[in-house]
Amino acid sequence: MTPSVKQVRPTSVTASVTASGRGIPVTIITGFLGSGKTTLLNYILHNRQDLKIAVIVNEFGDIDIDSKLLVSIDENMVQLSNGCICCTINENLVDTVDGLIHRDDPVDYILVETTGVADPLPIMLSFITTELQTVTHIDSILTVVDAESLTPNHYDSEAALNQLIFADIILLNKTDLVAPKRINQLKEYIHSLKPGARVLQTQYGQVSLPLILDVNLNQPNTYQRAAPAEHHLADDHQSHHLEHDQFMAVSFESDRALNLPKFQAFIDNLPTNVYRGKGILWFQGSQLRHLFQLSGKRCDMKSERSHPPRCNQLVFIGRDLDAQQIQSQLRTCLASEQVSVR
Ligand SMILES: Nc1nc2c(ncn2[C@@H]2O[C@H](COP(=O)(O)OP(=O)(O)OP(=O)(O)O)[C@@H](O)[C@H]2O)c(=O)[nH]1
Repeated sequence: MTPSVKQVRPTSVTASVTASGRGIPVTIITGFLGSGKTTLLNYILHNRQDLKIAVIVNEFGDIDIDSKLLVSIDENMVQLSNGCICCTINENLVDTVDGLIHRDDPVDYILVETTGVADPLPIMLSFITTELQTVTHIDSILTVVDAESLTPNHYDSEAALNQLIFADIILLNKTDLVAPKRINQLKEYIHSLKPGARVLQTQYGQVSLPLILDVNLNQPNTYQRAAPAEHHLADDHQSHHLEHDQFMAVSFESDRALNLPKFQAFIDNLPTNVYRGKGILWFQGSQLRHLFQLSGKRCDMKSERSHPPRCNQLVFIGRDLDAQQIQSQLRTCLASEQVSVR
């Protein structure tokens, strides 16, 4: 995973944020794999106005795809070391936030996008049990839910369940894919799990920003009381929860173009324990770069003009994946002739 930081500006929250005197507000955006976190971030970035926002993006997998899929990546991007934000880079998270606060051109607001398999508790504790507690405050934990794929057992993932239990705001996203009756059932279920959470229905993360930013919905005392014991727990939890949930990421990179029919056949035959795929692809005979998204059973590919150097970068996330098999199958999808990179 590669977190990165980006500075941008949204709106009518500006005056209250700068006048609050509570430290810089932080919204922690969680949600299971493919639920729509990056889409929501892009929506926020597109609709930014006067507020200077830093976005810390965290990626599960060796290749940083998410930050490339975010709008207007610029010189304000800062890369952090690899590792799930809730597991191995907590110290880096603290250093990064500290750096953001003390830079010459400080930011007004911080958004942290966690990986789809992150438990939000250790991340919260990083803010409320370290030196960050005096210079930041958690405005809310915002969890994005895929209305189509939420399962009653939360994908057999403790982290996915915690994403809902610790949420102050829940975006019931992808409502375009489900019937109204199902939406009502999901809302009832979510309220039973997390009474009092603000539940908002969205499509492609489109939501009025004042409903989700600078809302001051988080109650840090609840976690602070639990902090000493929980932090202990969290330390143990941090190092093991990925193994417990058995999630793993398989990465693939090549500077050779892919053969589209072969790649399509590969995708059609992916094992069911692959939950998520994303990548930036280059196909033989195409001048475009293709943004590949696989979320559950849904696959999507958007095309756009290519920026040289052309290459393929792919990440698949799932449980008990056979990395060598996936990588070797992908190698067989490469076009047989080396195509020169401009
Ligand atoms: N139909 C539909 N698709 C959506 C919606 N929101 C997001 N998507 C699609 O769902 C896929 C995953 O969206 P992302 O925003 O990348 O999800 P994510 O939560 O960042 O995923 P991770 O990288 O696994 O953490 C993409 O293909 C999006 O275009 C929605 O409301 N409706």
